[in-house]
Amino acid sequence: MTPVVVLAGFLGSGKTTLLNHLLRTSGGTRIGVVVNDFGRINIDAFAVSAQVDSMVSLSNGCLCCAVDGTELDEMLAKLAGADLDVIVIEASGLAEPSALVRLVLQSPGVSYGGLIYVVDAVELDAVPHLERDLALADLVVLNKVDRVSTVPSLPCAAPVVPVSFGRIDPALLFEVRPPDTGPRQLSFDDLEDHSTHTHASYDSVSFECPDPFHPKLFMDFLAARPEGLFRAKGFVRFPLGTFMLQTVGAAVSFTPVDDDAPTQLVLIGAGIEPESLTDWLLACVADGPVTEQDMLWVLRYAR
Ligand SMILES: Nc1nc2c(ncn2[C@@H]2O[C@H](COP(=O)(O)OP(=O)(O)OP(=O)(O)O)[C@@H](O)[C@H]2O)c(=O)[nH]1
Repeated sequence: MTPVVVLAGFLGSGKTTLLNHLLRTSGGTRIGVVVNDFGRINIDAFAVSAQVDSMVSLSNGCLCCAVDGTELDEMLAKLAGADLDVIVIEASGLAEPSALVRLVLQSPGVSYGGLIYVVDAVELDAVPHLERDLALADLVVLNKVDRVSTVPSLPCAAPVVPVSFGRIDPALLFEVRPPDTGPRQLSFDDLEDHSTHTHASYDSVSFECPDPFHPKLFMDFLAARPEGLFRAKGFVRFPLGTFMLQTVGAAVSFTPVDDDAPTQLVLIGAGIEPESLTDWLLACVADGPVTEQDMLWVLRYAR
């Protein structure tokens, strides 16, 4: 039976970055991927799809909300029939790891391969139920240590690997849990959802617009974005180029992309007002000429 590894972690902790690292560095290992995006636009699936031959993505919200997991079963069955060495499910940043693990344990035709839990070393305090999720993990990846001067210690029994940009040794995926130990010792009671669902209070806004933004107007939006808006990702089109945008907490980065894609953004946060954010974004459309000087507003965050 094909082992299924669940890759979880809070919004923006670095799951997609880690998954892409694994796909790039695991040599001949045949990896199947299921990406669960939160929000209507498949930004994560887009970021991963260039690296794999075939993948399945779910963009209808959070995988753990699937009532009986039928959809996941079908997807796993499809991948399990494809002669793969391992299947990795990248959970949305708001998925409940316990619910996902339960779905995998109940899925016929595959075996549970463990929970890799990614934590952002800078944003530890933002993670709801951190200790509870850490308790389920087989391997904890403490990511973004390049952004802290002291590596924080985590309250958990599982091994913790401090890394930058998700650069773990892919061999860990297979050695995380020897066949007769680890998560199989979990009881279903451990996996019961003892609290309210993490993302009950989170909203997501999916925004698409063909007209280019004015860099200054959009940077003003980012500077004044509501505190609850923890995560934004996607593509932003300016008259002088399109960029992939990533914001996690206070961190902002833009990466130039080759194609001239329209603006496509997913914004996720607590206590945000989808309608007013959408209006605000629409007001960022450039209504006059944009100069190279204007682009400097964006380029200072480019990498
Ligand atoms: N400085 C730094 N940035 C990182 C590191 N790992 C990831 N990032 C950046 O953090 C942002 C979010 O990374 P993702 O891999 O998209 O995070 P994610 O967990 O998949 O995000 P969601 O799916 O939205 O929950 C991106 O801008 C990454 O480039 C790291 O180790 N150091």
